[in-house]
Amino acid sequence: MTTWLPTDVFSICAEYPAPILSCSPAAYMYLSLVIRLFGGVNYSVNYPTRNPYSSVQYTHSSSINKNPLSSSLSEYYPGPYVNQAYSQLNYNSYPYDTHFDRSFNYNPFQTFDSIGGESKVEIKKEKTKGRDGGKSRRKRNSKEYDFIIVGAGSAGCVLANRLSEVKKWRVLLLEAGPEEPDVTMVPSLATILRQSSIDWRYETQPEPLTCRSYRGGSCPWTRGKTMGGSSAINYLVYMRGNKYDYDNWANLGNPGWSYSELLPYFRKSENNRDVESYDNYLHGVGGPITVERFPYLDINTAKLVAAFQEKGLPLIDLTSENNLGTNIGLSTSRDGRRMSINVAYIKPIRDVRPNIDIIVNAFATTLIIDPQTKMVLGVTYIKDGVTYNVFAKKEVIVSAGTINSPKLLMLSGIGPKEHLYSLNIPVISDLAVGQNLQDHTTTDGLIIALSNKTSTLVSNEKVLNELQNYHQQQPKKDGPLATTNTLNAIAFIKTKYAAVNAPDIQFHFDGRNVEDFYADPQTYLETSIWPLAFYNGLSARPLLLTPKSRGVILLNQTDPIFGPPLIYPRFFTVKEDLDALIEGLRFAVSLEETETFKSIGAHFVRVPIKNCENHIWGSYNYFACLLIEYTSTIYHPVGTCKMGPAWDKDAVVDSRLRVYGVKRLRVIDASIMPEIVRGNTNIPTVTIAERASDMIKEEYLTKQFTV
Ligand SMILES: Cc1cc2nc3c(=O)[nH]c(=O)nc-3n(C[C@H](O)[C@H](O)[C@H](O)COP(=O)(O)OP(=O)(O)OC[C@H]3O[C@@H](n4cnc5c(N)ncnc54)[C@H](O)[C@@H]3O)c2cc1C
Repeated sequence: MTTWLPTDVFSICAEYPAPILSCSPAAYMYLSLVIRLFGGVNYSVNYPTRNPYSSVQYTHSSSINKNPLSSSLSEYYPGPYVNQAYSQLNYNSYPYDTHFDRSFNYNPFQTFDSIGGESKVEIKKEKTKGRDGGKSRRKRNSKEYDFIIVGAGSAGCVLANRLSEVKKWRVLLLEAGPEEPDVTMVPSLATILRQSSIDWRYETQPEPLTCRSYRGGSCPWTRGKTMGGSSAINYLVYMRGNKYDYDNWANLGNPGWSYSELLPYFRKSENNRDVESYDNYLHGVGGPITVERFPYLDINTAKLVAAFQEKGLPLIDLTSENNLGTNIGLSTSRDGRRMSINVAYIKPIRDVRPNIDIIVNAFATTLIIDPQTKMVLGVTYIKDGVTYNVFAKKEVIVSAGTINSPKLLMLSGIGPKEHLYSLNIPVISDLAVGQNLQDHTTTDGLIIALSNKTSTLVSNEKVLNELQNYHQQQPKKDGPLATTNTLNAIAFIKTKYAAVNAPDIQFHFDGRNVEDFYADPQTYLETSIWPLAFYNGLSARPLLLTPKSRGVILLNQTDPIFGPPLIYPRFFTVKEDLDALIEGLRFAVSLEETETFKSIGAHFVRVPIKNCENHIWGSYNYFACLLIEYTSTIYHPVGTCKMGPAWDKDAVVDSRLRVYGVKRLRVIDASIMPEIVRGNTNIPTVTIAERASDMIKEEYLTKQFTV
């Protein structure tokens, strides 16, 4: 049975016709096959232990091989473009009291008042229509749980497993999305999961300094909506961050979160099957998450790492304490199949432990809080159009991720009071919920073209054959679809902007079809559905690891419950972020000087991209333009329910992840990070949940459980 559907590329192509492969009949055949082979839910973990449609050619502009110093110097320093963009920035442009439609009359306490009785909450009918044809019904779930966890993502899956280890505890895991479909299993198909039926499909709000060349000035903000959450749709990179990150968390006033205190938890979750497994100080063997190097390595992945080595970067274990260097990354996969946190932590215990219930397609709308005692009693959720209240004897744990955790808290009266007043939500606890948003920013606009020597582009027929091959291989998968390819050629460098002896830039490279990209960058990026395996170019993506800019999440003013929250990333509002990333872009371009790049004929496409044509390719202003016009992230948002001591006015949770000002409520997920880590965020989130599970056990079981 098909449960999963990709993004509707045909509507996009109908509206914005483009001479690219995604808008061709071949795309229809490809999508049909992916749905037929991988659209169901069958994946089990029980092992025995040249585009004909493109007419656009890219050419080298006259600026090729231009010595930067010989061109107009002003092009290499902030000029009119940057100044003009910054002049549009109004630092007061997100005022709570002017931004919202005060006429909306939602009161979450009606939920509390109406427990067991008739609902007074008017829920948007069109969104709650279920098998009952839209009649909203309310039920009190007879079961009472010790712990209710909202969200089965990276953190929620770990918590559900670890807490249900205690046989006497009854645990409920609520997940808004469906079961994890088979398509998530195929590493090379990570591209096709974005904007699909298991993505929340959020978008950023238009801003002066971000995403200006995307339609509507909005960037997609991908978040997983399925068992496994974002770990089911991510790019499988296994990374931990730098020792400094965690020592910094502890120094900010969060006892228990230093690197040495977290290292046992990094080891605990890991089942390392690669050479790193010999290092039993850093790595673990026998944990739930299988970690390996993909069984297939393509030539460009190896060449990229070689080029970084030529630039002087040491070959290192990228998960080591000080991660300055390069290597082919480790991945959260097993035998060429994705190991989401659902696969790692939930599938093995599902239907085995009697004390855990898992409800999918269950959308939590509010926390049930006694306004007098400020005690959290349970959760209200909607499934198939029916509203349920469930109750927790010990705690409710919100693990809905960096966007939806603050949303649920704010809907429940926990958040900045001005914002809540503006929506007529009574305030339970006035906290900086939704603030402190951080992410690893980059651009989609810097393109490397590969020569025929290493291009991996194949015919459409071959792509379909590879899908069939992968599907048939049992149980081990091999071949180009069993890897994310060049995404695993990873490097960490330190620019002059790095404040400490740790990296501030990380590199990733995504496969691209160069002609299609240049034919219509917007439509190409919106319809990115092809396997990562087949490409004739690369997008070179330096990521800013230490952003100073901070964004904010607000509730949707017209439909706070079902409407998407308002995401203001506010990237580059601190200009040093732009400058550090430009250093990263310059470093990327310098790879072209290496013998490795020369030997394979790889070179940067020095054609100014649409909307940046007025700048000299490679100049400061050109790079600034790329970052501001073609902003992108690799979807690592954190920080919106910040962990911090009581004196920190921005803190939402304390160092045991308990929400300030309310009882029996924790937030445990990526949103609690006070500052983003220097690396991909999945494993840090797992580690937060592992650590927090033990804290909870310590509190209720008097230190009976330790690692
Ligand atoms: C496209 C993409 C690529 C990425 N690549 C990598 C990578 O290669 N390596 C890496 O380390 N990190 C990567 N990340 C980031 C990493 O996956 C996340 O940081 C991590 O999964 C966050 O975990 P979380 O538990 O905080 O949230 P999530 O995993 O997002 O989980 C939140 C869960 O809560 C559910 N939920 C939300 N609201 C409700 C509600 N109201 N009721 C019920 N359920 C709800 C959601 O459906 C979801 O399942 C990537 C992320 C994305 C999106």
